Amino acid sequence: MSQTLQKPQTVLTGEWALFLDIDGTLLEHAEHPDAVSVSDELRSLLQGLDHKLNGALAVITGRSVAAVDQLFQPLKLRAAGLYGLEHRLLPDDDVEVAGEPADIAALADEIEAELGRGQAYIERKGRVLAIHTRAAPHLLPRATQLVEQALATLPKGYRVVAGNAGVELLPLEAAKGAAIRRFMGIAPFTGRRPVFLGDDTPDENGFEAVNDAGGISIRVKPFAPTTARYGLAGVAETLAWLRGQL
Ligand SMILES: O=P(O)(O)OC[C@H]1O[C@H](O[C@H]2O[C@H](CO)[C@@H](O)[C@H](O)[C@H]2O)[C@H](O)[C@@H](O)[C@@H]1O
Repeated sequence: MSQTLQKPQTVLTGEWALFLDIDGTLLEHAEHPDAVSVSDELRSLLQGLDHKLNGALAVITGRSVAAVDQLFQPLKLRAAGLYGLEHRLLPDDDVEVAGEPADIAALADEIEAELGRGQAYIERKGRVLAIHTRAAPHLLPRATQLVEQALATLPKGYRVVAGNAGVELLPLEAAKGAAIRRFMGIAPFTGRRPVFLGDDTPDENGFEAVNDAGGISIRVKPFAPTTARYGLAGVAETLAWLRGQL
């Protein structure tokens, strides 16, 4: 189902804080998580926005902060990784990690064996497990079934979230909305209005947080029901919109 959402008209000034999802929002999806790359143009766009907003810019992503750094190097950004299990509140700070890492490596191995190595890609992210079925879409129902079954055996609270061409298993406390609220509680974000751009189911929680805070929620590719109030057609339109904010 598609939704017709207006393109946001806002021009970001010092009263705004900008939160950005990465995959599907700033970067087009690729066959494999490691197959994406960041252009110099995107790096300098983010640097320019960060400068304009006096540092009130953070990426809020399902990737780990280490993976974000590797992608954007040498640029370092304020970031929440693993859906908010990790925070780096200043670009050069250490990464704060929430909770003790639970070992779900054994589960990852079992799922990989069941789905067939080389077909689905099992991304091991510490407490978060992503099963990517972009290269083998027929495996998505079985992958989803396997992670849902695992919920019964995992020691702590976990939930299953639909990914983009895949499925992820993550702790209950991992939520983009909470990550955005964390940033909004500190300088230079405090007192500003949040804007969040995302493209996926896990971003919906971020949209709700931003709506509650009187901000602007923008769904990229709004082809599914969404709580976002505005829409942008795809990555190209998103980058053009961001360039227009400089
Ligand atoms: O919150 P995001 O920044 O959107 O990150 C969500 C997940 O993105 C990555 O997976 C997705 O992008 C890959 C590259 O385009 C694609 O191959 C995969 O099918 C997508 O699901 C990343 O690998 C995950 O860890 C993130 O959780």
